[in-house]
Amino acid sequence: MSEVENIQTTAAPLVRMAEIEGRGRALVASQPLRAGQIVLRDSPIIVYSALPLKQPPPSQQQQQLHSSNYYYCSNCFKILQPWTTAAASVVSCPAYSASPGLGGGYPHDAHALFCNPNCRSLALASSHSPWVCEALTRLSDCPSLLLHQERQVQARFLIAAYNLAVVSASDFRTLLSLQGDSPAQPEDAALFLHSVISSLCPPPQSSAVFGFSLGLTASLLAKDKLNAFGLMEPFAQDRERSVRAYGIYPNASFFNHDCLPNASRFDYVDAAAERNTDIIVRVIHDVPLGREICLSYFPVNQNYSDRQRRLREDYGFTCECDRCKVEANWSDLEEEEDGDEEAMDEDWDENMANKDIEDACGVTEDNDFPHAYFFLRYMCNRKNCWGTLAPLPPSDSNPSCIMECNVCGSLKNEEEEEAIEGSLEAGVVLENPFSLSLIGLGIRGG
Ligand SMILES: C[S@@+](CC[C@H](N)C(=O)[O-])C[C@H]1O[C@@H](n2cnc3c(N)ncnc32)[C@H](O)[C@@H]1O
Repeated sequence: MSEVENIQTTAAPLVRMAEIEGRGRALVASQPLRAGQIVLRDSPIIVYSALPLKQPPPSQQQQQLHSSNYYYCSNCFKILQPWTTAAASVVSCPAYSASPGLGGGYPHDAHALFCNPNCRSLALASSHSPWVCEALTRLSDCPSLLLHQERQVQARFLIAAYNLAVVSASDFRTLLSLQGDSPAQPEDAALFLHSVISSLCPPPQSSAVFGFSLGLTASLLAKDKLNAFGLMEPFAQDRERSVRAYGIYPNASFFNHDCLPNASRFDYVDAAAERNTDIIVRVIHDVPLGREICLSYFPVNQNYSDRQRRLREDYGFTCECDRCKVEANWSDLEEEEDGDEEAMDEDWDENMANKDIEDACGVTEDNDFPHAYFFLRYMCNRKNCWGTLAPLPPSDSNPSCIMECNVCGSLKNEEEEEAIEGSLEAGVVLENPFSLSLIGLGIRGG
C-alpha cells in the first residue's frame, strides 16, 4: 500500500491507496473514521462545460434548458446573475467583439463569458488559451459535429485535455495515469472527433511532447468516461437535474463503486468561496481502519438490473457488492413475476415499502433485505431527489446530528424530526431505536 500524495492537507492522511485484486487501485481508511468526517477535498485538473458547443438562440433556450441556469462563468463555473447592472462585471472572451448585456441579455453565441476580469485573466492563461478559443470557435461552426450533442461535449473535453498537455505537463501526466485505456479498435467517437480536430484545430506544436494521435485521443476519451464527475445544476423537484460541467479529479478518481456506499461526495459550485469546483468526500457513518471507502457512481435508487448494466457498459465491471448479491435473487423473482424489466424502477419504492420494517432495522433475522437500514437512514426522501445523506463533519470528535443531502442540499436535524414526528407517530414505531430515521425519511407508506 502506498499513501496517496496530497490527498489530505492535514498531517495525517485519512485514506491511503491500496491495490485490491479485481478492483484495481482503491482508497482505504488509514485510521478509524467518524461519521461525517471529510476524507478528501480534491481540486480538478480539468473542468469543462457540459453544454453543447452551439448554444441555441434565446427564443429556444426555455425549451432546451432552464434559462436561469444557462449562463455561467467559463473559468469558475459559477452561475452568472441574470443580466442587470448588478452583473456589470461580466466580461466575454476578447475574441468575441460584442459586449455582454447589449440588447438586454448575454450574447447567446459567445462561447466564453467570465464573471469578472480576474476570472477572465486566469482562464486566458490556462483553460481558455488562444488555441482553445480558436478551437471552440471552429468546432462550433462544424456542421457534422453539431448533429451530435454528446460528441460536442466530448470535443470540449478533448480540447481541454490537449490544452492541459501544453499548460501543465504534470497534470497531463496525472490524467494519463488514471484508469481507462484505448480500446484495441478505436470507437466511433474517437475516430470521428480525432478526424474533426485534426482537420479544424490540431493542437499547437508545444504539445508535441505527448503527441497528438488517434490512440491518445481514444485513451483520453476512455479516461474521461471512467473518471469524470458531473458538477450538477441546482436541484429542482419539477425538472430533471442536468450537469453543468464535468471535472477530472486526480485523487477522487481512485474511489471505487459500491451500491451501498460508505461515503458520499459534495460540491458547492455556486458557493462564494474560492476553490468552488472542489469536491468534498465525507463518510456517511463510522468506518473502521483498513475498510475501503466507496462512492456510488450514480443515485442509489437504481434497480439491480439497471445498475449492473450501467456498471458493465460504462465502467467495465460486474458489481459483486453485498447489495447486488442480495438483490440478484429478489430481482430475478420480480422480473419473472411481471415479465417487464422496465417496470422495476416504478416498483422499487414498493419493494422497499413492502419489506418488513422490523427486518430493515435488524430486529428480526431475515436476510432478504439486510440493507434496508441504509435507505431508511441515508437516502433523501425529498421527491425526485434520491440523494445520499451524510452527517455534517463532527466537531471535537462529537458526531453531528445534522444530515446533509448531497443532491438537494437539504439539512435534516434528526433530533428535531424525532421530536415533531414522534408526537404524531407515538406508539407506532418509537420503540424502535431507528424510528427517527424511518419517520424522518418518510419511507413508511412507500
Ligand atoms: C474511477 S476508477 C476507480 C479507480 C480504479 N480502480 C483505478 O485503479 O484507478 C473506475 C474503475 O475502477 C474499477 N472499479 C470500480 N469499482 C469497482 C468494483 N466495485 N468492483 C470492481 N472494479 C471496480 C473499474 O475498473 C472501474 O472502471
